[in-house]
Amino acid sequence: MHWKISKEFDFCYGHRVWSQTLNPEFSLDSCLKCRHLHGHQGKILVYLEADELKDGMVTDFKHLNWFKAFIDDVLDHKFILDINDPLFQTLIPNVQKDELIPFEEGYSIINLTKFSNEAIHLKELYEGYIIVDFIPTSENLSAWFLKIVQKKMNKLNVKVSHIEFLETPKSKSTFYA
Ligand SMILES: Nc1nc2c(c(=O)[nH]1)N=C([C@H](O)[C@H](O)COP(=O)(O)OP(=O)(O)OP(=O)(O)O)CN2
Repeated sequence: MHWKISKEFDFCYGHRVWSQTLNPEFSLDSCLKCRHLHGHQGKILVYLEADELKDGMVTDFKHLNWFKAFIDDVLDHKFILDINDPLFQTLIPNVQKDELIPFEEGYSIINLTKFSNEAIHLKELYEGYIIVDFIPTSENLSAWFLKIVQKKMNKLNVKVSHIEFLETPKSKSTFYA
């Protein structure tokens, strides 16, 4: 027997896909609009699976509350920026890449202490960035989320089967474990 449960999360974020290229025969235009700074209301679906139940459950839906907190605290209303984006230094002047504060989930934030005497607006601008080491496409984001969720759910012996990530209501990527 096999069960699968899923839970949905959503968050607002900004990004730019600096690598976008298009074949106009298929895209019908050559406008690389995903290279613009733009935002989405992203939706994540986490799928957990098991061949047997514990207390009648794959695991309690509430065992994903930590992921909701992660999304709300770390990603919601942030701009996800690739550390290799050619505009990195333009978008974040006065910040050296080796000064970033790294986190075990695979992202970094800007160390704001050196801006403590600057105007509050500058601090607010810089605290709005989440820096990652990948181009923030839908595909890369779904793979990143699976890695984060699987690492944590290993502690409960719960397997993540796949992650779906909807960048828009019509555009979705799926990453399988
Ligand atoms: N395979 C991928 N293709 C594209 C990605 C991506 O992450 N993976 N990302 C983008 C852009 O970020 C864009 O914002 C979303 O693109 P799209 O689905 O084309 O969104 P639209 O709302 O413009 O779609 P419509 O069909 O015009 O409604 C682009 N491609």
